[in-house]
Amino acid sequence: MLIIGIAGGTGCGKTTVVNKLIEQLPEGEVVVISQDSYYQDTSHLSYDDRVKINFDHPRSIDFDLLVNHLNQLKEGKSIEQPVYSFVKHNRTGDTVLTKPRKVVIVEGILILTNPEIRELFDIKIFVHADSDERLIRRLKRDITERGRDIDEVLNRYQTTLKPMHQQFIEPMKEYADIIIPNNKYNTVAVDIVKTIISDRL
Ligand SMILES: Nc1ncnc2c1ncn2[C@@H]1O[C@H](COP(=O)(O)OP(=O)(O)O)[C@@H](O)[C@H]1O
Ligand SMILES: Nc1ccn([C@@H]2O[C@H](COP(=O)(O)O)[C@@H](O)[C@H]2O)c(=O)n1
Repeated sequence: MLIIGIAGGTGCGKTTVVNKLIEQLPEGEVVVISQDSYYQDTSHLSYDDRVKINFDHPRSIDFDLLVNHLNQLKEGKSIEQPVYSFVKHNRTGDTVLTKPRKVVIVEGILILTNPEIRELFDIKIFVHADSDERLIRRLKRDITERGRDIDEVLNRYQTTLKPMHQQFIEPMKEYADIIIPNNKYNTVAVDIVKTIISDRL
């Protein structure tokens, strides 16, 4: 099994890169684990309190569960990946049965901040896009797909997202084996990563 970590700031294009890779790899050989599925269960909090959570800090992630699930997949066991709602700011209570595959791609803004998870990765990738590009993409996406308005996105950007990016996410480039520049769609980089994966399978 090949475990690949894909990190990078919000809106840098991690999901887009992952989808391009999946398109090019043999069907049924890749499984994706999204860090977003592992936001802490906050069912004990009211909606008003959940809105105030700093979702860009490593403590917002249930890394124990993520490590446990990655180890289970490595052992050839299936897992129940939680489903997360960006509208409710909480897990939905549903899970998706996720079977082990030859290639496991783990993507998320904070996945390289956890030393135990870094150790599990065979290849560590950091997708880079400039902060203005990321903010524009985030605004468009969160308004169309995640039920937010312009004030919510900009307020979150200034209060938590930008400072957390500078403190926890950008420094993780140091651990990356490959950095993909993604201000523009980077098909060459995706082809290179696909070739590396195919060579190792
Ligand atoms: N290179 C790019 N150029 C323009 N838009 C992009 C690019 N990569 C991704 N996007 C768009 O930006 C938004 C965020 O991309 P996404 O892949 O969801 O980022 P992430 O998973 O890193 O948050 C999406 O709407 C996506 O279509
Ligand atoms: N309830 C939540 C949980 C997380 N976020 C934001 O999502 C971003 C990470 O997801 P990407 O797909 O953009 O990598 C992160 O920056 C959190 O601020 C949220 O808005 N609401």
